[in-house]
Amino acid sequence: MSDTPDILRRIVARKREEVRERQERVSRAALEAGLASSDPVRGFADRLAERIASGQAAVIAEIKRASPSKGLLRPDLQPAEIARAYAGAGATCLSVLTDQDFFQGADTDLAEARAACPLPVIRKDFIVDPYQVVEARAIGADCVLLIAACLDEAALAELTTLAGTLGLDVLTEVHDATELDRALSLPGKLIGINNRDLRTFEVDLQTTLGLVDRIPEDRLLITESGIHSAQDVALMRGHGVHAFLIGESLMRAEDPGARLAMLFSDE
Ligand SMILES: O=P(O)(O)OC[C@@H](O)[C@@H](O)c1c[nH]c2ccccc12
Repeated sequence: MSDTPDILRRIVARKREEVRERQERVSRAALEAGLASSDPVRGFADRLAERIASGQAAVIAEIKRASPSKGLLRPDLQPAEIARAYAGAGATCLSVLTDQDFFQGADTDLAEARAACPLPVIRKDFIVDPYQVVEARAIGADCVLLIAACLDEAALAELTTLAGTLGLDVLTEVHDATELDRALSLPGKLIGINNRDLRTFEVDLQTTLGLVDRIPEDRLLITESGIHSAQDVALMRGHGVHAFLIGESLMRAEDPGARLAMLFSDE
């Protein structure tokens, strides 16, 4: 898109190439044919909503080896081991980065993490093509991330509908009021406000606090990125934000499960 500069634009351009390469290896029809035998989806949005209804904070704990902004976070990452640690520490859902070129993730990371625990899993990637939504279901995802900054209105609507047809939940990620309005015109229940600007990688928790009042009652808001302390959690909870997507501060910790428990020890 014309107003998508810098890093996000590079990632999306590469992603379109990657999708072409993947489609040459495995067609969409072949992926679809395999779906009949896949594991039933785990209700990603439902689990978050249940957790919050019980008065507790809900955490989507992220598995990522590296990021373009922070470099290597955890080069020797074992997805199954981390998934078990997160589940044991009370995470409600998992997020697994599957992008290879910028985050050193893999589809197998998602499959291994999901097989190791009972938690629902979101495929964290840059989805720009319907092929990737079908592929998400094929590798075992329960939810997909759709980033408003890299999708126009028609594409966002098309991918949301396709995900629904496949039984997948959608987390629509926004960073400003314009993107939020676009997200709210679609039926997806989960709205993520990314505190990180994907164009510059700057992080500011005020991004969530500035938009929280615009979220209708029937949507579930998730604050994403830059949550590093129990104070950050308390700040969000104080403003009525009860769901958190957390990656870096867990991935950098020697014991990610213990770190997760510590962030929410005031609960
Ligand atoms: O590592 P952090 O700052 O806790 O952030 C996690 C998550 O929000 C971040 O990884 C993320 C949010 N949206 C994305 C889109 C693509 C890649 C990564 C992301």
